[in-house]
Amino acid sequence: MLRALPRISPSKHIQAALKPKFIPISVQKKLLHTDHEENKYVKIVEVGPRDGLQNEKQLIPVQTKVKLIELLAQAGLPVVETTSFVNPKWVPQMGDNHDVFTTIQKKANVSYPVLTPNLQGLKGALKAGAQEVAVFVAVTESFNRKNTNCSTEESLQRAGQVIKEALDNGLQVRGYLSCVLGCPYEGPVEPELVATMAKKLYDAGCYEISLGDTIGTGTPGSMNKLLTQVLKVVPANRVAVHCHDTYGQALANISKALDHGVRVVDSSVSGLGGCPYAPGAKGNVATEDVVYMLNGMGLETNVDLDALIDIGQWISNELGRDTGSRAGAALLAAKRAKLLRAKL
Ligand SMILES: CC(C)(COP(=O)([O-])OP(=O)([O-])OC[C@H]1O[C@@H](n2cnc3c(N)ncnc32)[C@H](O)[C@@H]1OP(=O)([O-])[O-])[C@@H](O)C(=O)NCCC(=O)NCCSC(=O)C[C@@](C)(O)CC(=O)[O-]
Repeated sequence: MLRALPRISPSKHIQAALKPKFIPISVQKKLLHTDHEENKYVKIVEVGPRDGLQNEKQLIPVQTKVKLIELLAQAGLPVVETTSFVNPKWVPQMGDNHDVFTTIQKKANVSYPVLTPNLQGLKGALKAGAQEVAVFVAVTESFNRKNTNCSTEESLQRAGQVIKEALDNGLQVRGYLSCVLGCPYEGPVEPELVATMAKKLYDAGCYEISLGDTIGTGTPGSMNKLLTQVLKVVPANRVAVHCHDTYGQALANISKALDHGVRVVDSSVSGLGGCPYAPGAKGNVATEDVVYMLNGMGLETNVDLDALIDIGQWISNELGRDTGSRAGAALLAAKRAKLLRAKL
């Protein structure tokens, strides 16, 4: 069973650090895991190297993944989800988890969480030296069976074991809930059910609950209903949104979440990704598009958009595809046109 664990209350120093317009990089790490609802800072959790690449058919070399993670951290992303310690028979692309995690040159003020579905995964993560892990549970029975070969009850139990063991080892634990706005096998889900499960993960000791619109069927209307319920039981500054862009609703849904005070957004450079167990699901919302939108709203991310666009272009070339970022494509075209004009 999941059990309640003590929570760390934010210090005055951290709250004061939330006020200035520019947030020094040295306090960002603390901000990540404390309060940030009252300020203009939005934490972006870059999930491209894990969620983005896990669905790729062609095996991507370790060095390419390592370069991607390092470039993203250099561009100012405060959290780069690196890999997952899952069964490689289920997700072959993540079979190089240990090599990827141990090869990256880690920046001191960046978090590099990894996914751990069970104690075996946690053991692998600890061996590699991970300091933060993420557990993942779906709201529906069918998705849990497809994704992790167990019932919802068993999935929560496994998550509880991982959370306890990880916390005992001094790790931070993030909790994902999948299918919060719809399941590929069971259709619509009740916001009240999501809220109940979110609270269970939160009470068990996850410092942040990421609400996954796994198949991207959500709209600002359903996101509004969902957050109205979830935020009754989990504080807004402990909630993240994880929006896939299958129906083109991701930015609108994120904007709605911001209205509710949510200040953590998951995204994937170049819109990479999908879920192996959610047929037809598109990638996460592109990080470039999120940063472009947040900049326009006067919110801050400390992410270098120019650098991000170059990274998106580079990884898209590596994978032999066009970028999935609308802002990335437009800004790159504008940059090229400017260069051309300068040459004439
Ligand atoms: C959960 C399991 C492992 C259960 O898989 P299982 O087959 O039920 O596990 P088992 O305990 O019965 O063991 C069977 C075999 O798996 C091995 N095994 C067991 N555990 C591990 C492990 N951790 N790492 C490596 N190997 C493992 C174990 O050693 C054994 O090997 P064998 O003796 O047959 O050679 C499996 O179902 C699995 O790996 N699933 C992967 C699911 C996945 O990665 N899905 C994508 C990520 S979730 C997601 O994308 C959603 C999210 C987070 O992005 C948010 C959103 O968008 O909604």
